[in-house]
Amino acid sequence: MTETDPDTQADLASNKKTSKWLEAPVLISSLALLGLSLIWAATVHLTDDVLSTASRNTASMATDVADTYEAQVIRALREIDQTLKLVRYDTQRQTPEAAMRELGERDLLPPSLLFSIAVLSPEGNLLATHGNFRLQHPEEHTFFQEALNANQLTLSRPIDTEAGTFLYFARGVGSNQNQASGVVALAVHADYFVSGYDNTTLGDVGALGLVASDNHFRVYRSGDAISTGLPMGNFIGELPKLEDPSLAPLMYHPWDGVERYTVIRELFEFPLSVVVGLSHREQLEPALTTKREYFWRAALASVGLVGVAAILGFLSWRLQRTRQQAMQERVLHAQKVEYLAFHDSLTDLPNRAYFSRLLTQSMHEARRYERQFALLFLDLDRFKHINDSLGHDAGDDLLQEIARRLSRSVRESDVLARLGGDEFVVLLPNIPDPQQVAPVADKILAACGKPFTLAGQEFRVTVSIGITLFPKDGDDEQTLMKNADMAMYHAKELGKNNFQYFSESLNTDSLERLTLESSLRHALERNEFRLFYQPKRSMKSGQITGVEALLRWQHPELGMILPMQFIPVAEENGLIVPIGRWVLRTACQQSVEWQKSGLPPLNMAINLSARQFIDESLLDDIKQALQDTGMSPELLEVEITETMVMRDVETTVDILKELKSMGVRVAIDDFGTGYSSLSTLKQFPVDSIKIDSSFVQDLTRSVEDRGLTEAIIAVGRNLSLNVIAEGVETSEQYEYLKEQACDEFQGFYGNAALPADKLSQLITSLEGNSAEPRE
Ligand SMILES: Nc1nc2c(ncn2[C@@H]2O[C@@H]3COP(=O)(O)O[C@H]4[C@@H](O)[C@H](n5cnc6c(=O)[nH]c(N)nc65)O[C@@H]4COP(=O)(O)O[C@H]3[C@H]2O)c(=O)[nH]1
Repeated sequence: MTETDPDTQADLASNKKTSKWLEAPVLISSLALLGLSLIWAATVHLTDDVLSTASRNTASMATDVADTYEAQVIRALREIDQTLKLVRYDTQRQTPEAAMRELGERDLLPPSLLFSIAVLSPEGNLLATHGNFRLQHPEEHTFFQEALNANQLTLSRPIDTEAGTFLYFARGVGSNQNQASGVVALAVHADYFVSGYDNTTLGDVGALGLVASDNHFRVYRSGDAISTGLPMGNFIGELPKLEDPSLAPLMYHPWDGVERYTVIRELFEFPLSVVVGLSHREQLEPALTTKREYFWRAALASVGLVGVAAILGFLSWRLQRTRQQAMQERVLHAQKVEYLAFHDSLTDLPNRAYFSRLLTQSMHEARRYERQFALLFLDLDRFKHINDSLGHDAGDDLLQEIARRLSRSVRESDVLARLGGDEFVVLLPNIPDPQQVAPVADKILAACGKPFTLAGQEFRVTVSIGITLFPKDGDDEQTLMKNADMAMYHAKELGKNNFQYFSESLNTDSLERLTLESSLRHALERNEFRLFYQPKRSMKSGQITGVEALLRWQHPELGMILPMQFIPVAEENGLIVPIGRWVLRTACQQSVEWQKSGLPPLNMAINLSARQFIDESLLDDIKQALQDTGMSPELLEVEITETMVMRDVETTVDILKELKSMGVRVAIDDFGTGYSSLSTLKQFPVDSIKIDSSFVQDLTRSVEDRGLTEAIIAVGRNLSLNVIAEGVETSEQYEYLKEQACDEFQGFYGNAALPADKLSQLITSLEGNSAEPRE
């Protein structure tokens, strides 16, 4: 039975689904991924935006700077050219010296600190100067020659002098015959053209320069570094044409390895171009810093998000696991509860409730497929004795072993269950022929009959089996079980350790039993009980030493009923206590009467049942009976079975001591059938032990029984007890026991139980005659 309740299963199923798709670990991871994507998408978008804005602004700024620079350069160049033209003009009218002086005096020349002006002869000799104009370099001469022949403003390459690097501007001075009669030249420090470099705008690696048509810088400045004559290569040709002319393209400057937003403007009036460049790295530094900042923030936010997600994920995983564990525990608990509800905890077999279900199910199937099945009702023989004498633990071990043996004796498809106590059932499905059950029952009997070892002792247990067939012996659970039980009882009555099929006649017997039970209740009032007395004889002399009172029920309709037929019923319903009281009193009265009639005093033994022995009024009853009848306590002997004394050793010892203190004798009946050890036996203040008749019966045939009988006699001798053999029927048994020095015997070989009058006759007849038992 491993079914679980539907609610729990549904819970589990839905939990599985939810956990798969919606439970937090997956959900949280997904959300975290989404969050990360959003953070990084936003960051990339923002930084791209910042960078492109910065880039656009820088490009635009480069254009603005270029506009300004271009205007400055053009203004400067125009002024220079204007000055040269003015000097040329005056020189053509008067001597160069006079012209220069006059222009100087009229303050028409530029400041001599920045610009120096000279008029040179066609041979290159200085004719007049303004400022500190000196000829120091051979290249100057070449340049003036070029300028002499050119009819336009001519610009020199940068010329290094002691005073620095200069740029020369020159125009030829025409003569009247249109022949150049000299050159007007202006020298300006190359730095002058890049002095407008503004660090706040251009930064430390911005670029500002003038480039001539030979693709060489006349002057170039980046930060504080100024250079002249730097080659530019084919840079201008590589400049891309942008859609938006107000934006400068980003170009790599090969001359100094810097990437700049670059603007190059060709000056229309002069053979020069201005170059302006704003460093990409430098100008975009704030934007790049912002970008880095954004990335850091995004990274921090990501770490935070991942951290939070990890914590939440972990917590939810824990929660989920706890929930799953709780759920599993619930299921396991439910399964366990269900298992326990339907299984016997000792043997793990299906219990009565589960068997009932299985039986109902088997009945349905058998009806549907028109099949027949068999039900075997098993009960251990003498299990109660084992439980009482060896204790409950040993009893439990025995039941477990029986369950194992039964499991091995039946098929997987058969049903085996324990109904409780020592009752088991086996259901054999689909039995077309009732005779097929017999081999199975035999197998079970053989399996259970093998010796067991319990509490260090080896012994055998037998089983009685009742068999019913469905639908022949009953087509409902109750009838089937009742009939199987009845068949089992029948097997017990027939000597145990066998199996019996149910038959209708058993039903009739059981009805009789019912009648018996109800009439037993009135037997005492109606005075239907009788006592018979069986003599005990001395082994040596054959003389009658005492008698055992044995109960008989004189039923008005059923006739004489033996105690074994009604005492178990009286034990069950408690009537044994008042009946036992009657036996005690009657036996005592009889003993006193016999003595009064002149018979010698005889020991009078009475049997006490288990229920009677533990009854609180026992001692008072005995005292009262002795007192009321006047019987001498020494003549009274109570017989209790070995199993009874072993049940609760302490209480038994107390009761026996009380009896002894009253002077009453005690005998242990059926000795050898229980499991009392010598040491336990020593504790009991008893006078006699009675060897059980079952050992005596087989004395001449069974070596085992002989051994046991001899052992019991030895125990008795050891403890100085009177040993009486019960059920002696033959002279062989008698002779053997006599040989073993058994003290007394009882049995048909001596006398059967007799009514009181017959017994007094017997004793009277024996007086003076031979006391030998009859042959
Ligand atoms: N086969 C055979 N049987 C022999 C022989 N000699 C004696 N018997 C029978 O063996 C039984 C001996 O009594 P028990 O062991 O105390 O066993 C007694 C005793 O345990 C119980 N019983 C008898 N009377 C009373 C009683 O008054 N009170 C109680 N509580 N139990 C009683 O009923 C049992 C049976 O009593 P009974 O039927 O009278 O059976 C008696 C007796 O008739 C023999 O040679 N062969």
